[in-house]
Amino acid sequence: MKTIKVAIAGPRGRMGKEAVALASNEESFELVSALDHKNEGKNLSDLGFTDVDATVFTDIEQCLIESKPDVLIDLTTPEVGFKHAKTALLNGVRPVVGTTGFTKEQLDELKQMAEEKGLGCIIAPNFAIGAVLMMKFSQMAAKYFSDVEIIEMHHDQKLDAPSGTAVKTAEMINENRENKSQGHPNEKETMAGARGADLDGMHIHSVRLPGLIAHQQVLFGADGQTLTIRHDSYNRQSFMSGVKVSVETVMKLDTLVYGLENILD
Ligand SMILES: NC(=O)c1ccc[n+]([C@@H]2O[C@H](COP(=O)([O-])OP(=O)(O)OC[C@H]3O[C@@H](n4cnc5c(N)ncnc54)[C@H](O)[C@@H]3O)[C@@H](O)[C@H]2O)c1
Ligand SMILES: O=C(O)C1=N[C@H](C(=O)O)CCC1
Repeated sequence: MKTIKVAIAGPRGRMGKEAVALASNEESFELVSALDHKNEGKNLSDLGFTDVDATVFTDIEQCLIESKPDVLIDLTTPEVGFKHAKTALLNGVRPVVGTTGFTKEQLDELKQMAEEKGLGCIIAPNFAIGAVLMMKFSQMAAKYFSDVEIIEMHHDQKLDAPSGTAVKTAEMINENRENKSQGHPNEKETMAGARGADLDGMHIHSVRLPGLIAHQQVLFGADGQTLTIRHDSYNRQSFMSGVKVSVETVMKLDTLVYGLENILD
């Protein structure tokens, strides 16, 4: 079986470290390089990664041209991740993006580029299988419950709010939910933000606390009943099976896929 050559952007980050472990331990992957904003020319083995051999680049084009990966896994920040995904596609490399916080316009631009280039690209707001099921179950429930509030809870080092998962959940719910503005028509916030963000009448609340990793609760309400669908990631290992399947699947795609629910059976 041919190995898939992988480069990782953001290797020293919370997710990047797990992805380095995955790519270097998985027999069908070969970790060929890492993309960092410092440590040019070093090896990941110099940076505390035991038994890992991959050159660190700070320039994405040089990284892609010299190390020739098939796939670039991006786990950085919204602005950097977008630039990396674009540059990867321009250089014939398939992006697997876990970085969240992309706008709809950015997703559209990447989709168009992937199609023009005939290259796969996967953008997954959440790689955890349980989170994907939470989103799908919420989408199913929305057919019967049109009143819903999303509460997402993450660690306090997270840059973007609402989370990519919450936005994706709301978009999926919207496909089945009867369009309505929730709450009392005369409802007024006496403190700005009290009702959270509003996506087509649905409300999204973002909690940030040390001690949390990634958690989301989708609350549906109807006369005399509520339904709560909840997922919790207690460590970042929980995302890695989704990263693995994304790297394998992106090699077979010739377009952009947004959300793991579109590639899981
Ligand atoms: N899709 C998922 O399942 C999932 C899961 C967890 C986190 N995330 C997302 O992944 C991203 C990273 O999360 P994290 O918790 O690992 O963050 P983190 O802050 O721990 O790591 C980000 C890393 O990116 C690096 N970086 C910044 N600029 C860079 C550049 N120009 N080139 C290369 N590297 C650069 C930083 O040095 C840092 O090490 C976030 O957008 C987060 O929302 C997604
Ligand atoms: O730790 C984060 O940051 C996470 N972000 C994702 C999101 O924005 O949905 C999901 C998992 C963890």
